[in-house]
Amino acid sequence: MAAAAARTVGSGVVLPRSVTFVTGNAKKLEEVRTILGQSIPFQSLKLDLPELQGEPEDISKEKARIAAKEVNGPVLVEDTCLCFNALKGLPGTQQTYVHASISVYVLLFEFKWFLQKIGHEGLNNLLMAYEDKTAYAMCIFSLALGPNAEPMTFVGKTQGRIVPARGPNDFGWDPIFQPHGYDQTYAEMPNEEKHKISHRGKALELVKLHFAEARYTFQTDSTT
Ligand SMILES: O=P(O)(O)OP(=O)(O)OP(=O)(O)OC[C@H]1O[C@@H](n2cnc3c(O)ncnc32)[C@H](O)[C@@H]1O
Ligand SMILES: [Mg+2]
Repeated sequence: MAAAAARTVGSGVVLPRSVTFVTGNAKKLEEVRTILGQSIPFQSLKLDLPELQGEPEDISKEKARIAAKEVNGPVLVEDTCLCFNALKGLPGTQQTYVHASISVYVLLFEFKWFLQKIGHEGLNNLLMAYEDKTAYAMCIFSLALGPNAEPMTFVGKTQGRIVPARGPNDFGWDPIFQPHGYDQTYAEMPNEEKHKISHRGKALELVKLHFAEARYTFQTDSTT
């Protein structure tokens, strides 16, 4: 396979081909397609990348490095987590917060299996002993321009709370997450409404901004 490094020509960066969005999750892909529209040329690849553990941004960057090597070209990857504030412990130092968050990420990076096992009701029950039902949804995109490039990250967060499930059950924890300021859960909202305020919508706004500023051009443009 040809070398797939980004190079600079004049004031712009030329990428060997359009960006590949790597995910094993069809619903994520659907949302990313809708939100990005025609703004960024990309193709998708279904690849089950390892579920890594550690600090969220590091996990995401490592995932991008692995994907860029697999694809041998520019890639975009995404990780999402739902974080329960009550599980961070009582008000404490930043350090307590960070440590507690990590344990929540560990829990939620196993989320696919966790959700399957205990379901929405189980997730609600986890918070039964706590008065604080608040949570935030966080999405981190990492963009690696090639196999040897340092990935860049783009983070979107939406604050809300965990509620008994309401609405269609077709995407993860959408039925139990109710964003602050809304009467509806993510699942009950029309898609456009969710995208306007969602963790993914916010993170993708930053990705779009980056692409608009960087003005990448593509050697071959095989958008699907
Ligand atoms: O291949 P990747 O992109 O990693 O896809 P994944 O399904 O492994 O996705 P994550 O690890 O990022 O997500 C953890 C879980 O959260 C769920 N999830 C992700 N985004 C969501 C959203 O916007 N609303 C509801 N659930 C979501 C998703 O279905 C998983 O069960
Ligand atoms: Mg995953």
